Amino acid sequence: MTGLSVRNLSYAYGAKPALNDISFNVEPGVFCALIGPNGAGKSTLFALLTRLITSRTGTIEIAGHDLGSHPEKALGKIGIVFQQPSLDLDLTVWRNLSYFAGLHGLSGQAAEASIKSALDRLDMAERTHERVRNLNGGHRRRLEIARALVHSPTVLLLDEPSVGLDAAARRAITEHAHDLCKTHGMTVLWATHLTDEISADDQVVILHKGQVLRNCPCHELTRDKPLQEAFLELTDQGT
Ligand SMILES: Nc1ncnc2c1ncn2[C@@H]1O[C@H](COP(=O)(O)OP(=O)(O)OP(=O)(O)O)[C@@H](O)[C@H]1O
Repeated sequence: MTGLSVRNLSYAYGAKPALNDISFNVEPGVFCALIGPNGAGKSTLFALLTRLITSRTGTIEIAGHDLGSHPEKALGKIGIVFQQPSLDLDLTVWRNLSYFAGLHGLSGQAAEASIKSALDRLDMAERTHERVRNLNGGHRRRLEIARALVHSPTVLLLDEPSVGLDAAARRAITEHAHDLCKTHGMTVLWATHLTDEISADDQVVILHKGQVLRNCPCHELTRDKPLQEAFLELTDQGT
């Protein structure tokens, strides 16, 4: 499969289980929201997907490459936006991106074309020569998404990318991420606590106590109630 595939994945911190035999796929062109209460295992899953930690149990395939046996190929197909901002505030937008392009072995015209395309996709071309310190929070986040696209990945992982943003900025980055799926066939895994970022046609994976409770299109969860309500009920957090 060319998107993202997780099969029978488990992980424990010593004796403490964090993920227990989870499986799900995300197809190309699909926006998949990963939601779960605190401690559900989202960060552990992201750490496994980016190989910050490894597990002997289960498999992860990224764009058809097995992460365990072909980590370089698999990781080369991933773009990631971490929860913690990691831009160099004293450099311009362009310099932040060209530095990152260099880390991926891109230089000269190839790097230039790739950076321009990434900035265009996020509507950031006008900011190219601004110092990052002068950008607002929403634009900084958009720049981080653009940076994650510079090496032309096919799978984009975002760990609560909207934390700390105001409503307008949240909406902008959510729309951009959906657009990357629709227009560019990107596979997106978007971890969030905020159910209003999820559209009716999006795939939703609900993680709870290290297990996948639901994996279905959002509209199947929201037939008779808002997603937030369905989520709280499923995870025993409803009143
Ligand atoms: N370094 C660690 N050592 C021991 N236990 C850990 C460690 N990191 C996470 N855990 C435990 O593993 C489980 C899953 O945690 P994880 O951080 O992956 O959940 P999460 O869904 O990301 O939560 P949050 O939304 O609060 O970030 C929790 O029970 C947590 O206490």
